[in-house]
Amino acid sequence: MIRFQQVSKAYRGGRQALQKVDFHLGKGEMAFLTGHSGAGKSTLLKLIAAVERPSDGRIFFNDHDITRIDSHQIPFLRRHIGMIFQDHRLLMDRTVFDNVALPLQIAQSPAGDVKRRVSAALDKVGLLDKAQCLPIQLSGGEQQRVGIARAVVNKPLVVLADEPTGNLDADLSQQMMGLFAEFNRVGVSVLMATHDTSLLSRHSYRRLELHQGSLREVTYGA
Ligand SMILES: Nc1ncnc2c1ncn2[C@@H]1O[C@H](COP(=O)(O)OP(=O)(O)OP(=O)(O)O)[C@@H](O)[C@H]1O
Repeated sequence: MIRFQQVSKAYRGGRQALQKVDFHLGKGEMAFLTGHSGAGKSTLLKLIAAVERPSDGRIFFNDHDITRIDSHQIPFLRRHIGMIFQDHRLLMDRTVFDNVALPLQIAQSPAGDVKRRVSAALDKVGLLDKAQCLPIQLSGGEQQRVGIARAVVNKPLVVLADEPTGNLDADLSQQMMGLFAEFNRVGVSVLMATHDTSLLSRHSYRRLELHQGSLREVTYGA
């Protein structure tokens, strides 16, 4: 589903964020992406969604080479990706409902479908009663859950999550992990960047670890 071949990324004027990264995440596979602050986790996720471009190497998504994807093709790529950002990226002047509906509206889904799917996604993250609130009226953890609902509302092939449990307490983190596991059970690939050691110790998913831009696979029990 996602394949990196010798992928490097250097930001303009910045230091090397990723160095010769190789990995393959199969269809329906779930993995944690770990590493110290600044190790390159967000950069790796952004390269998959074509938010950033690699400096070197090749990236494949669903067998398509997206290394130098044309900008007009990016919306088609993103239709298959649910991205959960560290900073939520919600539209603060739109209701929770409208924020979650956004990917469906971009895909021009019929209004009846939008209502049904947004309600189902909000129900899953426990926020159905906040549908008409503005994000500012929600806590940080609730905003994060709106971001999760928005990422999964149009049934993507892949969920890319950047610290999705960062603002959640232990119980809610477990609940959200249960939700990701549920998506994964129905065939969605999930790649989740996290620092949350309690999640890592409780769940034995594959673990990819970045250290100063280089990737290694951590074997269970290591
Ligand atoms: N837009 C940018 N311009 C220049 N340098 C950047 C940019 N984004 C990230 N970097 C640099 O690239 C490196 C990797 O950053 P990245 O955000 O991918 O790390 P991270 O592992 O996600 O960190 P954190 O856990 O703190 O979010 C860092 O040295 C960072 O300063």
